[in-house]
Amino acid sequence: MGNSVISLESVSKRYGRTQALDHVSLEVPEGVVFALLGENGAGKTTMIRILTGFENPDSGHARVLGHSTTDAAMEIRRAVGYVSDAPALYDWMQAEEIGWFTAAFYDDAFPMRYLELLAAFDVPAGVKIKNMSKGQRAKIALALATAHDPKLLILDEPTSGLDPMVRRQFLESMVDRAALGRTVLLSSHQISEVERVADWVAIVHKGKLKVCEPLEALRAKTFIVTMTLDHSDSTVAVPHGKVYSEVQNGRQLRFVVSDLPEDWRSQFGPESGVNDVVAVPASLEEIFVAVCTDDKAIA
Ligand SMILES: Nc1ncnc2c1ncn2[C@@H]1O[C@H](COP(=O)(O)OP(=O)(O)OP(=O)(O)O)[C@@H](O)[C@H]1O
Repeated sequence: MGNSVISLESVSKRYGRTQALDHVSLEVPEGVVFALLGENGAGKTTMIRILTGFENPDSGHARVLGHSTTDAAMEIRRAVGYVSDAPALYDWMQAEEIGWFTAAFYDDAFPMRYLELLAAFDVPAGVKIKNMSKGQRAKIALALATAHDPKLLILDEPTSGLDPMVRRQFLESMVDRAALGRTVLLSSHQISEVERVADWVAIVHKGKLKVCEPLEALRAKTFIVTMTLDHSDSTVAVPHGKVYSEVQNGRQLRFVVSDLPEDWRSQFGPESGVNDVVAVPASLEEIFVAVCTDDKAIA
């Protein structure tokens, strides 16, 4: 892809017996909110740690803003904004002081933009961080990560533990950044939230990249296909296309499937042992659950 902000080429990482990432290749285009979804332990944080140069891949190549993550970790960390899932802040400092402290690493405009962000987030500049709420601390971490106006902002679980108003503010600020041509990569379990703000969605499952698509395209081509068999022991062909999950409940069969060919219904004609074939669009949550279900299920 021409102007990818992030590019992973067959990246693998193993911790002991755990294959945290398994030959993951993906490209993140410029100016989008890109959501990385996966269950606990799927490999999201590992990917983010590789992107930010805190870990090296065992094999494969990762590039961020054109830099190799193994050769230019410092350049990358200076250029991107990053908020980890547990941001460490100097507790004894006031919000304003930590801004001055961090400003030393960035351009002259940093302190002013930082204070503007604190004001926009309604965080008091003169209160010690140890006396702040979890939401206020999260806002400080976000303000510190964005005051140098990075081309790429990386957020690991940015809204976990925050109340709905603060979550909304966070997500809106991400959409605003993308509208200005900046790129935001966020990892999350909050599917409904992601569905509201993401332009692109990647789903990792057990270290493997299962889905990586613009959200609209994914939604437009993924369906829940339900069919009733003439007899519960009838053998039925699985719909052509990419089948993410298949569940049988007596005579009822339910598939989550994408890339159905145009004439897919012809597969289930009068002689097929099937009647009542219904296809409805799948929500992102249904796609996520289907992708993360390993085996065919019988309910
Ligand atoms: N430093 C480490 N040492 C050993 N195992 C690790 C290490 N870091 C991650 N792992 C393992 O690698 C796998 C992927 O972990 P990772 O933290 O990337 O998942 P995640 O998708 O971010 O999960 P969560 O949503 O729970 O934060 C897990 O099985 C985890 O136990």
